[in-house]
Amino acid sequence: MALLWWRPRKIEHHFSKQGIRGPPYRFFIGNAKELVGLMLKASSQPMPFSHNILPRVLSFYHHWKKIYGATFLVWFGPTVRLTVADPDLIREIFTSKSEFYEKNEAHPLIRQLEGDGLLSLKGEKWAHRRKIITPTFHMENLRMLIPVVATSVTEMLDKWMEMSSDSGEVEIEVSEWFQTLTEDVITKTAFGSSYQEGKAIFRLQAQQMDLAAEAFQKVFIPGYRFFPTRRNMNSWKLDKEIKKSLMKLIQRRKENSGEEMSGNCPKDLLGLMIQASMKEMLSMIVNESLRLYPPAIATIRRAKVDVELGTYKIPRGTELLIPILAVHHDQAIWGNDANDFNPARFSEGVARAAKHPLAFIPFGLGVRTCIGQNLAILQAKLALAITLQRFTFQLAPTYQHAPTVLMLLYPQYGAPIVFKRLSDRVDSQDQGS
Ligand code: HEM
Repeated sequence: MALLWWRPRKIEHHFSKQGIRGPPYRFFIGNAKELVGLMLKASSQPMPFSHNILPRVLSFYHHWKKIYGATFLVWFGPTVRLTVADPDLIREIFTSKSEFYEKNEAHPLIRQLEGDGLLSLKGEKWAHRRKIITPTFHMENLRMLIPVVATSVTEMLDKWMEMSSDSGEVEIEVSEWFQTLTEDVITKTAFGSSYQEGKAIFRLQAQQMDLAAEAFQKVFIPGYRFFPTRRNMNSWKLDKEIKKSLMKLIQRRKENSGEEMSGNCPKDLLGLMIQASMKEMLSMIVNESLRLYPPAIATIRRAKVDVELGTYKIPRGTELLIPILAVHHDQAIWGNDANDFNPARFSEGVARAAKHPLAFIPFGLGVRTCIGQNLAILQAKLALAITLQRFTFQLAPTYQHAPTVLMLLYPQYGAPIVFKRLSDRVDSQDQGS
């Protein structure tokens, strides 16, 4: 009772003395009813075609910010979260005072998907694992991966060329293809020559993802994942299979540790990447896309001790919600054109794109910043560059603009795009020149 009633009251009082308010706590459910209502309303229909996606994707933040200001308290059940969208405060949380904060326990479904992975580890276990994995993603190693990634992209585009061979154009639901491409690239990065087995593991994980997504839609009951329901039993079986296959692969990698990853991409594609101006432009386009549509729309940290954040006094155990998407769309930081797609804003580099040097944080910040960042950017740039060599493209008439979030940002009704072959290139290729 004390936990569910008096403690929330005390916390509300503690913050209101500091000028921080929020929607009032309700016994046990906190603000869950309003949160779900706002989310359901926002996702009930597609939105007009605009990059102003905050009201749809983070509807609760957009709604309560108007009433209580950008820094407010919101209750996820009896758990309180303080929203923090000020880049100076974000810098404190992730860099200058990061030792006072820890990663939030992942949602049980995410833990199940990820296993004992880097994302949800803490303390020494995390530091040890991160140290082992980091070299894989160093720029020198990634440079060696360019032909590997380019081959995956080229194989995908070859299939699109085939699909468009009759009429010269084809409509493609790109989100599924790019999901497969990413799996392909990560499998090659992580598993090298044991590629086929790596693919099989991804298939098993995809099934897990489906089960998790299904469960996510339902009300989350603590302890539910331990019940021997049909879905849980399926999920446990899959989990066992994934672990067994991974162990086999890791063992094999240990045995063949000298083995090189192979890639046989045409050399002229590398030339494309080397053209400095093209590279600059691609970086700007990828950055602007990640600004407007950051796949991780928010992240959470928990105060390990009583801590000062700017002038605020934060009691131990308080969770801080950093709405990455809201920071990226903030007009006070990015100017009046914050909701426009304008890659040129990155022309003088990331640090100068906005009024604050840390306003662009699609990969997080500080020690727990994304380990796959360089690989992700490399893949996006290569995919774009090679696609532009072969096709022009535009949204399909059937596209419905409905960005939404289930763990990550994704298009609710898919992303159908019409690709038109560049006839010059097709002709010259057909003639073998
Ligand atoms: C566009 C693509 C990607 C985006 C936007 C992204 C975003 C992020 C963000 C925001 C974090 C920090 C989360 C936090 O601080 O709470 C993170 C962490 C992480 N990401 Fe990514 N990521 C991407 C691609 C990848 C890829 C391709 C990999 C693996 C190959 C990867 C592996 C990881 C790992 C392991 C962590 C945890 C690092 C740690 O806690 O030490 N990510 N990512």
